[in-house]
Amino acid sequence: MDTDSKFIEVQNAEMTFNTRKGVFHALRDINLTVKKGEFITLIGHSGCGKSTLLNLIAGLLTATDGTLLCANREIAGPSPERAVVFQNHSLLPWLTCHENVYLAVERVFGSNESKDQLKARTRAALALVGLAHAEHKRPHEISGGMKQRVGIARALSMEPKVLLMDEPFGALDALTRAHLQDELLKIVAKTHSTVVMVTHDVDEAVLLSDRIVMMTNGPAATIGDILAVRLPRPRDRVALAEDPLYTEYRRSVLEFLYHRQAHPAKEAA
Ligand SMILES: Nc1ncnc2c1ncn2[C@@H]1O[C@H](COP(=O)(O)OP(=O)(O)OP(=O)(O)O)[C@@H](O)[C@H]1O
Repeated sequence: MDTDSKFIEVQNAEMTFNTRKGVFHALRDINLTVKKGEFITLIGHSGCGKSTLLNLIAGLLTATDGTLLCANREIAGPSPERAVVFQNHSLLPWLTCHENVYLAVERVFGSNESKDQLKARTRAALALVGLAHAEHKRPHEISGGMKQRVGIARALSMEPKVLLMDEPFGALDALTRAHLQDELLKIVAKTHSTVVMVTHDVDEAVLLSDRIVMMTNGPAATIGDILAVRLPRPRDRVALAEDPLYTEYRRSVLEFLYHRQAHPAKEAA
């Protein structure tokens, strides 16, 4: 079987939640194939089920129906091979940046490698996100953007097959966000990681993605359309701002979100 072109496979996935008001049908009929090394973003209005889909791929949730595979194996629970970066960095506040990353490295490689090797991996991951100088700092001593970079370093340090990101830059100011997007582009160019990322941000989606998965509104949300972004890499945000193809991709996503999936007024508030 061709594992690289069908690296992640979501087949006929359904997700319902049991709530106090009854059964809530969150996702229906989700079919998605992600190639190895592909950068996919999930975009859609608030509450449409982006995080739910990401959590299904992470193995943090189990689909009520359908099949999810990663490298031909059923996704049966969370695994370091599918590392997740959340919006809130989720670092342990009493540990230094080095120690936070080391914990993850030890979990994955601890049984086969020496402490020196584990430390070297930790330092390499921090260097990859430009934080070698901050390894002895604790989370409260560094900025929000730096914390997010430690979260990314921690995820990458596990050498995951897939990097799953749930609005990783959502809590950051616009400039820090732009800077981290550029860094992520460089890191992914180096690591050839397969990435699935949830975003609300149309520019972020076009800048980063190979394909943008656009979701319909919930309940019972599904994939409404998939846009292939054929902009050459490396991508430069300043040059792209004047690129007619970039503008056209941006317009397509906006058209999907605000015309085809115009949100009910009550939820737009
Ligand atoms: N554990 C749960 N129990 C009940 N309903 C849930 C649960 N998790 C999510 N939902 C519902 O499923 C729908 C999809 O939620 P989800 O968080 O995946 O959306 P989202 O697109 O990521 O939203 P946002 O962009 O606001 O983060 C929402 O209506 C949400 O209320």
